[in-house]
Amino acid sequence: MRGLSGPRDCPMDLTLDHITHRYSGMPVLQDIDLQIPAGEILCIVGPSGCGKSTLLRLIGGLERPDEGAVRMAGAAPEGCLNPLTYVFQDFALLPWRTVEGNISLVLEDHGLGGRKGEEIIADVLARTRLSGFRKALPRQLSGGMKQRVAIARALAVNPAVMLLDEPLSALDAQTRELLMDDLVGLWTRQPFTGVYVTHNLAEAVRLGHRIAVLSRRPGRLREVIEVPRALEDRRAGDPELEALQERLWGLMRDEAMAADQELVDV
Ligand SMILES: Nc1ncnc2c1ncn2[C@@H]1O[C@H](COP(=O)(O)OP(=O)(O)OP(=O)(O)O)[C@@H](O)[C@H]1O
Repeated sequence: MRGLSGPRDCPMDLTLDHITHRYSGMPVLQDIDLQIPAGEILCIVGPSGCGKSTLLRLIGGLERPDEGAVRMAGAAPEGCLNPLTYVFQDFALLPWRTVEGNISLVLEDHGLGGRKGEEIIADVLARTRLSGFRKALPRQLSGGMKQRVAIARALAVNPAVMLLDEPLSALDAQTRELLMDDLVGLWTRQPFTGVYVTHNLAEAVRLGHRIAVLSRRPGRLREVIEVPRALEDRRAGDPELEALQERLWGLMRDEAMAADQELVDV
């Protein structure tokens, strides 16, 4: 069976080398320098408009940074169809395709149909606990299930790095908890490298091995905080994680308020 069984099997390190980016001359990101070792989830937090999604697009190659570079070093995992793949807030599923049809789409792009494609689909559906729903259409699924389909689709290409842009923001609090458990379970069974953008500090302390805090626009790297507990040992309400969340909010509060005011003033 293809797949990752440990960090050594997803050997691509990601380096953000002094990235600076502007839109119409306006600086959005300033000199972002970060290392994301294979098998680690890095969460990115920061005030609204500080450039988190832009940074993810630069990492994914959807845009090129004005200065600096994104580098990936090492070999892609076995069976990797795309080194980088996205999971978006709005799921981005094709409504007329079934669950398996949405997943097979990314495989068809690589000419992978037939038995091999079937194997991959069965594997990712099992990993995301969706095996019983392969013939369902997106409209028949809850928000949480739709996002699990999107995660299954991302896993199907066996990426070296998963880029997650506010993947749980459209979901209610209880579903978010369940999906966080799912993501931790997925990572624990087969570690993946992830860059996870979120507004939600509870998600960051639950899912990040490290958390990068960006300043208000132009986003600069203010601090990178290590979360000192194994992912699988983290629980909602853990006092240590709550204290870390407070610390993060302390770092961001004034700038978040200023960013909020700035948006109102536009
Ligand atoms: N394609 C674009 N063209 C021009 N300006 C853009 C473009 N994309 C983003 N911006 C601007 O760049 C800044 C950073 O946007 P970005 O969406 O990356 O921030 P963010 O931190 O993800 O925001 P939020 O937390 O609100 O989702 C914002 O001021 C935004 O309006």
